[in-house]
Amino acid sequence: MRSFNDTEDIDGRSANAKDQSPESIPILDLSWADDPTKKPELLTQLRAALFDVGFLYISNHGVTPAIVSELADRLPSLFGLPSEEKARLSKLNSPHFLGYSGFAEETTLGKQDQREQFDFATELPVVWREIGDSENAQLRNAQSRHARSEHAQSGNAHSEKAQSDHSQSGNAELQNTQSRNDQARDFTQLYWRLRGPNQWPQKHSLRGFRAALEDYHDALAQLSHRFVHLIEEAFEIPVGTYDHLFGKETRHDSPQGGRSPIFDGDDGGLSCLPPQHRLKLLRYPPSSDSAAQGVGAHKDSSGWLTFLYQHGTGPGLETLSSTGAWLSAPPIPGTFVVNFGNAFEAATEGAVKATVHRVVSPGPGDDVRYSIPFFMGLPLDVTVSEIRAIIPEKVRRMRKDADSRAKTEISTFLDPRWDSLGESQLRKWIRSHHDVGLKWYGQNVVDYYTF
Ligand SMILES: O=C(O)CCC(=O)C(=O)O
Ligand SMILES: [Fe+2]
Repeated sequence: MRSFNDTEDIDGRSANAKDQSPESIPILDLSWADDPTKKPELLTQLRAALFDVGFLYISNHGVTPAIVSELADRLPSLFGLPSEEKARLSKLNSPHFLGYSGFAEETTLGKQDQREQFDFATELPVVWREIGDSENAQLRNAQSRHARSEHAQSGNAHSEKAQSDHSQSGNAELQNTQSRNDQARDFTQLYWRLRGPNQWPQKHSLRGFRAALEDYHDALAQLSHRFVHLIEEAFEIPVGTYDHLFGKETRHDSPQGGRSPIFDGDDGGLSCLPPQHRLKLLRYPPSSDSAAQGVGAHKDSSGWLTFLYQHGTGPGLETLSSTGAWLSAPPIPGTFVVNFGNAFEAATEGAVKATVHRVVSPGPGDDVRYSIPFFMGLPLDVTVSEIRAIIPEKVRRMRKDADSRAKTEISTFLDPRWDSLGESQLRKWIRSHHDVGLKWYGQNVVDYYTF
């Protein structure tokens, strides 16, 4: 199975200098949030991390070392599964793009990424409702016609125009979001098919894996909600402003032995179905080429925020500074790296950067690198414009065009065709994994999203 990296490639950039920038990646101590004498300083540091660097570490984040090690210590056994078991777990089996992708099956910037991976997500039941082949065909054709005509009309000037329109219509959009709850949800949109259950390894050697992954998922979901509250404080808006985007999850024991979130119907007046968070479990083997591409330069396009756990001690992760130099972001025990996704950048009109990053493979004789990015999900039936409407204007005005990163990075999220988060996510997954797209969504849909 060959596919493209499911992140957005950045081209035209050849900064090879390392650590030449005076910028460094800050480490924020989240325990300061609970100390009234230190909290103002924490929020100052967070604002600098958000608006100047776009990349940070967090320590004392409340996720216990046991939760992390229960999952991380199982990674060698997971990747050591026999090839028949990996094939059984292949993403090709999943219309939700969940499961295993083999070594070097993704490419970024036209080059193969030297890594293999498992994708997992919040365990969710299928909600997509098939409306019959002919109806689906009509729906897809209609979507396709709509997007193509919008594209033709908008031309190259789309971003500026769309952004100013979105800002003006903010209040109306917010009201739309809030009244969404009153309407019956239409689950016939194809992007709803992204929600669905994981493929779980069955081997005896991985006993306890599912519980470890679900505990890790739940702890990171909780951390991400807490972190969004800090961002709200840094933005000087009421804590809880974005809660309706993240819903309320209640986990119940399921007869299969796992747990699944049940949305209990009473979502407390919140307007969005709780989103699906995604996790990747990644393995980068040592390469004989000391500068091999573990994963090429990209911005994250899954979700709102990324929380990355780096296992072991070897360096490899690098982030692009505002001066165009690559800064090393090595593992620091007890921390997560936090960065911001494309949707966050688009919603803040570039004030908060979806900072470009990459991984250089371990060199000869180095240890295997394992890492676990957690991508905090967003509701599929929300638009970037709706989120932009609840980002304060003073934040959006902080965009720094002098930042050398501002010029080169064209985010698909600034393209009004992909304003719908569901559509932009489906597009991303289909472009990353053509074969999965073809198998489950058909040629028309693949053509539509890859033109
Ligand atoms: O493995 C890492 O350290 C980073 C991975 C990453 O950036 C990604 O998968 O989006
Ligand atoms: Fe990434």
